[in-house]
Amino acid sequence: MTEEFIARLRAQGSRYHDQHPFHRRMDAGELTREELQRWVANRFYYQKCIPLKDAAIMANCDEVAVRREWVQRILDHDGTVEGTGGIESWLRLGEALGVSRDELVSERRVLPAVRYAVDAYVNFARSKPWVEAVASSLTELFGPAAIRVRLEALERHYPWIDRAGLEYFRARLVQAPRDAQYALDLTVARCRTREQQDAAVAALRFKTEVLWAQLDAIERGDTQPAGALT
Ligand SMILES: O=C(O)c1cc(C(=O)O)c2c(n1)C(=O)C(=O)c1cc(C(=O)O)[nH]c1-2
Repeated sequence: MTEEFIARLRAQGSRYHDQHPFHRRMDAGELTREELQRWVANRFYYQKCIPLKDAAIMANCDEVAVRREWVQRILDHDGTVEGTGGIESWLRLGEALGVSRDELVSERRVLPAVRYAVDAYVNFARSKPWVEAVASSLTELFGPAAIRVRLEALERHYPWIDRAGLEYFRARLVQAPRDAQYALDLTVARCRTREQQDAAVAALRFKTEVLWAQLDAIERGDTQPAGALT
């Protein structure tokens, strides 16, 4: 039963965003500078909302031992002092791609559908049982393989990118497997009934769609309401 449950969760990997046409083109070296800039500016909104999502999980979880582990995710993104953490690293990635940190922080380039998708993820964590929100983070099971391919592609096909700016992804290669393993063990331990397991699989499926919808919007391009960039 446990093996079958884990297999059902892992099967969601076929819906992961590395299969999206936009990421496929990124990995093949086919994106323009403008497309990469649009991606980095919009993904910033995802990055900045991840700690809100993790804080929502903690707010809903009354178990000390789980919170003690989960808080590490917030520290990884926010850092412990100015100039550290994943959000800061993403700002440096933006700079390496030619988008200033002011531009990222201003959210001026965040497309409506990207905001809508990311906010749906935060709201999911706020409103659902915390175990389901933990399960929804399990896209990170599929992350490291995708990031490894992406890192290599960014270095190989886009020589104009400053390599130092790619540090964010190198850090994720260490953090994501640790986070995913903890979340998987927790999900398996807490989802014993068929109903609970179905809810966990549905949560993970929902999350693959959050990521997919983000890329649909990014691929589509700058179709903001008139005046949004002013
Ligand atoms: O670049 C990516 O492909 C990718 C994917 C994901 C993911 O699978 O949700 C995350 C990240 N990056 C990431 O950097 C990150 O911090 C992160 C946190 C979470 C989460 O759901 O808690 N996913 C992801």
